[in-house]
Amino acid sequence: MPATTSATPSAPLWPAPTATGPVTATVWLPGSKSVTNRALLLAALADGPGVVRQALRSRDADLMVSALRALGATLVASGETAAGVDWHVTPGPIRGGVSIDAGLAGTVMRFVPPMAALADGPVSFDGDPHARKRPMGPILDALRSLGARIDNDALPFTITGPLTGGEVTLDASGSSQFVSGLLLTAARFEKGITIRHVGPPVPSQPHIEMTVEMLRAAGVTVDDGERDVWRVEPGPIAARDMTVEPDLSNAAPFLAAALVTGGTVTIPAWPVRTTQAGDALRDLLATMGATVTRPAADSGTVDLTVTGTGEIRGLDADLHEVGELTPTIAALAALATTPSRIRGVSHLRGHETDRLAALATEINRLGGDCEETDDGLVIRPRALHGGVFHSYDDHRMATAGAVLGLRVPGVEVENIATTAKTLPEFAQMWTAMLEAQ
Ligand SMILES: O=C(O)C1=C[C@@H](OP(=O)(O)O)[C@@H](O)[C@H](O)C1
Ligand SMILES: C=C(OP(=O)(O)O)C(=O)O
Repeated sequence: MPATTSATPSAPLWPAPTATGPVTATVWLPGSKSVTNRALLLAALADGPGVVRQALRSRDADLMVSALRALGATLVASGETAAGVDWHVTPGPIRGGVSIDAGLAGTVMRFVPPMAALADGPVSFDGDPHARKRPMGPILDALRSLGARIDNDALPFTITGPLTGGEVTLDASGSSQFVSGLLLTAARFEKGITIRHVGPPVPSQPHIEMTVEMLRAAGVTVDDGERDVWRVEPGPIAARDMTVEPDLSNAAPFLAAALVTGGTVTIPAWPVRTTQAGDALRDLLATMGATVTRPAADSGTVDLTVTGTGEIRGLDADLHEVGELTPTIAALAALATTPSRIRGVSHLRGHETDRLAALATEINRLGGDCEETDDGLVIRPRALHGGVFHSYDDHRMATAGAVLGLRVPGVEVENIATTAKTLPEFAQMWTAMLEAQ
């Protein structure tokens, strides 16, 4: 399927800086989008006031904050720094008769509706034009089968509860967020929930593990012992004081810069144990020719350092579990000396844009050789030239363009500001990384 042109064709072009030598930089990353938005939602559903520390400040996180406030929670910010913000969250009775803007945030459009089904009146959802195309059917059908009334199969829709919970069967092969969304609120359903997935494998299992781990940390009983079945017992969600990990998926373009330039990039505060998909970068970047080091530790956080040689090896990788890393890995593959095959990511067609179509179109526009397959991409070495790299309002497309621009002079990334979805400071951080050369 050809990529549609960007929704913001008149967006400004950002001349992607070309590296003049190997980068040597330490890059502190703000909090994880996935952890922040789960933590905020759980805090708003909890049995008392809680704190979410070093939360990400970004468009997706701000949309979650607005949604939770609309539904009746009180969120007060303190201690805002570049590292994030501390949110003091006081739950309230869940209020209906409100409208929620999901923007383009999967975590808002899939995580908030189950909570909204507990409201005392109807709750309407809408989002960006492309958000209306993102898959929602399985989670909306699941909520219907649990008792909610919903007037559409995608955004925009209005959901009217109440629902009492129970058993539900759904096909979550299109997005792990269908499962996570139901799990996050489930303890507040009178009967809890039993979810059975039937269909091709669910992608992004680490994100489901993140949901389960955060629920258990809040005292919720979750049984995930049987493959593709999750049972959440009804009960309170404990209020917590917790700290958000740095966003390891947003580490991807910065670590990629070490490979592209033959330099060294260190990310401090890398959690030794984590459910974040970005942790897979350690193996993926090593496969592509980097040396990846971190001090030995059993727990806590360490400095993760990636050093490249300037030569990038292609890879054959199934990214089904870590699909959100695909744009960066594809950009690296387009600069590699050997061919690459990326498999297992057909669900990326339902992300911020159809990422497989968008990556193939934009890499080829710069002279590359990238072919879409049913479930991924084949990328062969070919010299690239400058040109406009469209971002399709997709933060990870924009950062993939920046990675290519490190080596290819004359790359202009359209709408770099779209990185505000998860990393508003991206352009400044990128420049600072290069200035540290
Ligand atoms: O639950 C989450 O926080 C996420 C789950 C994944 O979604 P999919 O399973 O739809 O890929 C991931 O790609 C997305 O960036 C964040
Ligand atoms: C797929 C992504 O986001 P979302 O949470 O909107 O699904 C992503 O960040 O790569």
